[in-house]
Amino acid sequence: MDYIKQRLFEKGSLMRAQLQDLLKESRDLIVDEVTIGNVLGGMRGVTSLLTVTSKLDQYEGIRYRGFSLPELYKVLPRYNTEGEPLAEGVFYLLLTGEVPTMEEVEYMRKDWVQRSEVPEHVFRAIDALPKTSKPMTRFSTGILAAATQSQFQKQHRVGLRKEDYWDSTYEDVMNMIAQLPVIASYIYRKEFCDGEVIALDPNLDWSANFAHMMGFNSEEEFKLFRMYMFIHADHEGGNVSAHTAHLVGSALSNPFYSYAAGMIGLAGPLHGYANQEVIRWIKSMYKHYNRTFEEGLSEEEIHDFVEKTLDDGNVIPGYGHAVLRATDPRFITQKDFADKYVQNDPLIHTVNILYKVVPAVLQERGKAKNPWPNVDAFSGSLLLHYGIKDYIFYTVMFGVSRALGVGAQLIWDRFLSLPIERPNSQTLDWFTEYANSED
Ligand SMILES: CC(=O)SCCNC(=O)CCNC(=O)[C@H](O)C(C)(C)COP(=O)(O)OP(=O)(O)OC[C@H]1O[C@@H](n2cnc3c(N)ncnc32)[C@H](O)[C@@H]1OP(=O)(O)O
Ligand SMILES: O=C([O-])CC(=O)C(=O)O
Repeated sequence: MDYIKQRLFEKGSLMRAQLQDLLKESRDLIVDEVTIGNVLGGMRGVTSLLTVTSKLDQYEGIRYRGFSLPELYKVLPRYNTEGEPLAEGVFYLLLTGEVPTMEEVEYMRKDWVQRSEVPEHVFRAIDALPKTSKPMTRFSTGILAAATQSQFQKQHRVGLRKEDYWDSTYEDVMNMIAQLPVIASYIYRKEFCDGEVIALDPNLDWSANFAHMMGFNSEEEFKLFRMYMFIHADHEGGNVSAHTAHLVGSALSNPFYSYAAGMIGLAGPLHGYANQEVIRWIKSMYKHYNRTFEEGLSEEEIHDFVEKTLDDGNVIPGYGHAVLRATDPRFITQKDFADKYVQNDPLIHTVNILYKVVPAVLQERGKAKNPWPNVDAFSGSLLLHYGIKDYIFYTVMFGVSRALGVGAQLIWDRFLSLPIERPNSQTLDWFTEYANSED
């Protein structure tokens, strides 16, 4: 058994026992109430999932295994004090709950390099799609096509024992994560560049390799990709992409299927697609005023366009959140990055003005429970600054990162033998009759 699997096995055995004890001692303990408002309101706020990798606090934001983003900057391995946390370390932490050493990060890095060869038919499946296919269609198709290599699926069919499911799930998740930057950059190079594929560099870390294969090779671009992959990796279990992957995985669908399903959820405009929507919307604002980014817009003009967007019945992309009730720390991390590395970018300037204007307008309207920006409000402007102009690709980049959290959780789902997820549903008449009977 390899080193990381050994660590996982030791931890996992303890957690299995913890879960068994909990079920034995406290199975019937009530953890939450469910109201009609909860059921008809997307189950928001109802504690009903087990996620080991991370926890979201509504004011402080995400914590990976208990560590906030600023704390992670202090503890996770980086190449130097000015550097960004490495994705290999982020995954190691999410998976094992332990902060890795640089040696452990290097072990993971080399392992992923070795696992990075993508079966040729994956590229053919992507190529077979019509020109009109969107990047997220290509990406999820690529992931599904990659499922032919699933070891979990093969072993399950020959009668694997339940307590051993995690092992082949681990192999699948590791292979999938290793191959995702290759698949995603293939889509990027084919669709938005000259079509020349750039080979993986076995000396680079996972995030920098993604940048490299997309065609970005400066140290600063590597830093951008490391930061981006670090902050988008996980957001506890209830968000649409993570929850979908967990749900599909609960039917014992293989990790490629489960994660691909999660990606289809990420592609929705209320979730990860909002990172594209932000740029599309800002561009539409400049078009509305017939102005270029360089010419800029005044705070008042931006304010008026925000009001107009709301009057037209649309949401302000990048603002609001189902759980957060404060500025997303992932927004702050990106703003800090821009403050440090980017001077005088007119689009980033616009994003900063929006941060001044939008929360007050949303507060005044009184509808959105959270008027503050989320991660998507900033990301596109940074990517655009560094030359990734085709914003319809941004959700794919988000998706590559999200594999770290979703993948780690899928391994835990199998380790803990979490059962098929299958809540009850009722008809509208049932709810009405139930409500009337309570009057
Ligand atoms: C990585 C991520 O997924 S982060 C989220 C990315 N998505 C976006 O940025 C899209 C814009 N934001 C939104 O649509 C929402 O804030 C969501 C989807 C993120 C959260 O939705 P909810 O939990 O339903 O928010 P909330 O309970 O505050 O909604 C109450 C009302 O305020 C509205 N509202 C919420 N956010 C916004 C916003 N940014 N602009 C305008 N109205 C908003 C809702 O549409 C809802 O209106 P309704 O009663 O007419 O349906
Ligand atoms: O938590 C959520 O619902 C959405 C979100 O920010 C994420 O998944 O990163």
